[in-house]
Amino acid sequence: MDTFEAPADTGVPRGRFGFDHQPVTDQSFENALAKARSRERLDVDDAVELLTTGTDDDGIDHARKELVLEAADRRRAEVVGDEVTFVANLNNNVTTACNTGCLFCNFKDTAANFETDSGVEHAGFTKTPAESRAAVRDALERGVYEVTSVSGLHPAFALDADHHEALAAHDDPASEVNYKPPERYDTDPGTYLEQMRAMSVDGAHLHSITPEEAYHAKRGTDRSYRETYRRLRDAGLDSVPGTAAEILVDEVRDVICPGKIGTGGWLDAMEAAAAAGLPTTATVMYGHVENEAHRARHLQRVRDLQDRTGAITEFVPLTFIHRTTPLYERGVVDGGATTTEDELMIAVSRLFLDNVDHIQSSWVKYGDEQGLKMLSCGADDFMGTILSEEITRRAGGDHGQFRSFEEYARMIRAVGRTPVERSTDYEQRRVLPDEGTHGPRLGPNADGTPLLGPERDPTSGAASADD
Ligand SMILES: C[S@@+](CC[C@H](N)C(=O)[O-])C[C@H]1O[C@@H](n2cnc3c(N)ncnc32)[C@H](O)[C@@H]1O
Ligand SMILES: Nc1c(NC[C@H](O)[C@H](O)[C@H](O)CO)[nH]c(=O)[nH]c1=O
Ligand SMILES: N[C@@H](Cc1ccc(O)cc1)C(=O)O
Ligand code: SF4
Repeated sequence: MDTFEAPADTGVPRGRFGFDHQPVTDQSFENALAKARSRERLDVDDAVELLTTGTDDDGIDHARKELVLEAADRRRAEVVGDEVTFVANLNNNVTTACNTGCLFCNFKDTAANFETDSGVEHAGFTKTPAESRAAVRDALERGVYEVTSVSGLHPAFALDADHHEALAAHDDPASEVNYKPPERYDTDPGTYLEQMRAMSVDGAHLHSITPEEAYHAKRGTDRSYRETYRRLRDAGLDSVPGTAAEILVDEVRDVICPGKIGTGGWLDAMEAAAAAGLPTTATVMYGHVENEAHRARHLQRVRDLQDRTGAITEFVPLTFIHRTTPLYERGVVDGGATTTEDELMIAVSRLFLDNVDHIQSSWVKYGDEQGLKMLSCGADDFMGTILSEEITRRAGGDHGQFRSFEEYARMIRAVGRTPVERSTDYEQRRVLPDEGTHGPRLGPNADGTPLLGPERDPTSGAASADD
């Protein structure tokens, strides 16, 4: 095991895991680039050539990298023009209790700590449906359009009362179906349906229930993903976050998230969400143990899924934030992706996903400066205001948890583009005027008043960012 070193400019820990899929192709960089420029559909080998700036040499060729970024920027301009979109949203995550044990995640807290008799001090939280509703109401008052809610798989979380009954009927519910009754815990998260009803209050657009959460909401039953999403939709769910995708190649999932649903399960859940009439997003979480062959295959699975469903509104590359995660602390990886890899991931996503209109640049992950740079590497969406962030912050990220409309307008204009407030599905769009103050206008109660940050007024009684 002496092939640990990553080539210059990449964070890929080559050779360490003995993966079957390796970045080796019969294609040349020049051919792949020519195909990309002429809008021919790319295949996995083409994507590998572009992501590696050529497999004929180790490391990154910077002149070639610029050509890939240029091609992606041109494609972005052709497909969506110069507008840069963002959404007025709130992250309201219900609980951090989770026993799934993904090695890249520091959002979760061991669920046993939440039990009434655990005696363990911890920084995790669970919100009741009433608390979720209060947080959403407050955000709606401030003009928010969308509520994004992604949560740990709390053992006491079930779809509804019947699901609780079915789970409790197992001989050993904790080990067989990851279930313990709500009475065991300090705080009862209520059921998934109750949380949906609570958070879709007063016209909020509810973006929630990742494929992994959908699995949890049907575990131990023979209910299909489709029926599960239909029930959730009827309770208020409006669209589905395509996280939990990580890398859609099982040999990678076996290393970083062996407790999670597999690639097939993720795809089934997303198809089911689409069949239930719900728009979805899709993501990739990269820059850990995987190599460029895995990144390319992931893109292919997302493009195939979109050919089947047409439901994916945006693709979100999420760079792995490593600092306080088990993968890094246990020495499995030495760090995350390099900036060069980040830029190539955005660019090749734009070039490969010819059937997904929008590529999101996450300022939470990349920061403002690099996030803005991504808007000239193929990205056209700049995420949302979010107001509260736990996943990246807990993994050691330090890019904050709020962007005001004022900041959005200033930053986007500074790079010569047009700032546009959007709805989650991109159907409603509003160009921000050149002059005056800026605030949201698409939310059910939005009247253009500027959206203030989590620290706006400590006496207002609103949920604080750290609860
Ligand atoms: C924290 S989970 C919450 C929802 C649910 N438990 C699930 O796994 O789908 C949401 C997503 O956050 C992303 N994430 C978690 N930890 C991360 C990290 N350290 N760096 C980047 N993304 C991360 C992963 O893509 C994960 O699927
Ligand atoms: N990229 C990240 C997001 N993206 C979600 C968006 O803000 C929004 O919900 C989506 O565009 C659907 O409209 N959210 C995070 O919390 N962290 C990210 O890194
Ligand atoms: N919440 C996820 C990101 C995310 C959420 C919803 C989306 O639609 C897309 C991405 C994270 O912080 O990593
Ligand atoms: S990524 Fe999701 S499922 Fe995995 S440990 Fe974190 S919260 Fe749990």
